[in-house]
Amino acid sequence: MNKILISWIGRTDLRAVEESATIGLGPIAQAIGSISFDQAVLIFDYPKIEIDKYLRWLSGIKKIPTTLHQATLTSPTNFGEIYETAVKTIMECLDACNYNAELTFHLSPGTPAMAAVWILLAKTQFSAQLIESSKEHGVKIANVPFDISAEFIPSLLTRSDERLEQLTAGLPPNAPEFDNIIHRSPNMQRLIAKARLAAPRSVPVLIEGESGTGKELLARAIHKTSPRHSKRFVAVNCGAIPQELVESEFFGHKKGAFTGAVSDRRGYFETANGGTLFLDEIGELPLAAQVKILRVLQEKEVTRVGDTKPTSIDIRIVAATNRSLLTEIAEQRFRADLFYRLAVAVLHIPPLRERQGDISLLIDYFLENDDSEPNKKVHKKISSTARNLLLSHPWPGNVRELLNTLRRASVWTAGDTIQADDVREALFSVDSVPKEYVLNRSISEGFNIQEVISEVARHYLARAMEETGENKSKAAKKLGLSNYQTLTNWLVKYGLEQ
Ligand SMILES: Nc1ncnc2c1ncn2[C@@H]1O[C@H](COP(=O)(O)OP(=O)(O)OP(=O)(O)O)[C@@H](O)[C@H]1O
Repeated sequence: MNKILISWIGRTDLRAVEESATIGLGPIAQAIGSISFDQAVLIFDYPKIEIDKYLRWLSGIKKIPTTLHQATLTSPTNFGEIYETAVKTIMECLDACNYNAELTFHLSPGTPAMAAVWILLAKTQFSAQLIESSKEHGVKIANVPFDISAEFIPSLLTRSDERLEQLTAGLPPNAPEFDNIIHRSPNMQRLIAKARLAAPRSVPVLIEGESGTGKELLARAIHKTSPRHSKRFVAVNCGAIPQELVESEFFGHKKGAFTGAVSDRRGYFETANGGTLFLDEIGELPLAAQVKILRVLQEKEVTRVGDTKPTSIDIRIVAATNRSLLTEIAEQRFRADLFYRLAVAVLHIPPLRERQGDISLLIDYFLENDDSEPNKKVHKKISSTARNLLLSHPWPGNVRELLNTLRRASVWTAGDTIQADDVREALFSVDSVPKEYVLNRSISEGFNIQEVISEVARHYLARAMEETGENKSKAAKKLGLSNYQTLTNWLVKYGLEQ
């Protein structure tokens, strides 16, 4: 675990370079001198030349790996800007060490507004220790004996967003079709505004985003807002179609076209005619199928396998991908001509960890609306520590993982309030197996290497199924297995499937 000190550089720190004999070392030097940190992350809003001088001086006091973050504040008391800078710095720092960090925020350097923001963050979004220091009393752990609900934070951020205002200028104020995409973060607001602009025009849309970010939900909202809303929305998971069936699934077939073609059958293109065809995981389509699909899109007609007569089709394509198609093109796994045909309106859904304020809103929404057990309409509440634990999780499986974690946590909660321990248990059940635990077992009596391997296999199989919403093709890919059939064999072998 990396012990990281995060601090603003304050006036007293900078003065210490020349005046340490009278004012002491300043709060940062005092802290790194008396507590052993692996790294210091320092934020500054002073001229770089002064900061460089300070760092040279600081390294003479104690050498410690240091990362600098420059802030541009319109005023040192602007809460919104201080908050955004602090969150961005913390997130970058957590990302860099893969969330394996024990954070300490220093309250003393900087303005009271900066200290207030550290307290808010340590009591809500991030689990961090707070310290303060002074020449007279040395370095102390700051004891702040209360919890704050993270609900209060986003109000600090209510700033106008020019880009959003431009985007929404011509749009009607309400968009009921988009109402079930729960969000309030500025980046999601901009995304939804762009989606609302693209929706009524029949242009192809490419939605990019990690697994579980809500790509299908967005695609459905776009369809419902489009002039095609009364026609069908057909969702196809391109990764789940066995290669040999791609043609007949997309284009349909005539009775007798191949063994097993016992009757005429329409393909996805014909089924979606007049409406929207949602091609999920488009990056998974084999190259041969890409050529054929491109041809259908160009010629606007489709011929069933075994038939000679083409049928005209009029569909809107909304495609989705969780990989970068440009990388796929560079590696010759995806055709550039198909990409340019699909990527007319490109919408990038940010991962949940980058959506400021959305997690809390989603928690409330899911607790209020989860209908996975319609007969048990007991809506649980959640304690503020449990909520904060959820807020500080990185959510690699995004909204889907948050939803499943809440479901698990509420199953194990006996009372009507989900507590921090329930959340820990729900998170832990799919969290990574601690490396030390697996590798450091005693190999004396009772040790069984097969058992240990099974344990690791079961853990990762369950986790991949969880993070992909039980989509076997995707889970196989995540685990480096060749296809869904191989994954099924593993699931059976390790007792996760009958
Ligand atoms: N902003 C949101 N508000 C409410 N529910 C959401 C939101 N985003 C996602 N969900 C829910 O999370 C789950 C996953 O969403 P969805 O299937 O749309 O994600 P996806 O990006 O298409 O996933 P995949 O890449 O695995 O196909 C669904 O149950 C969806 O309803």
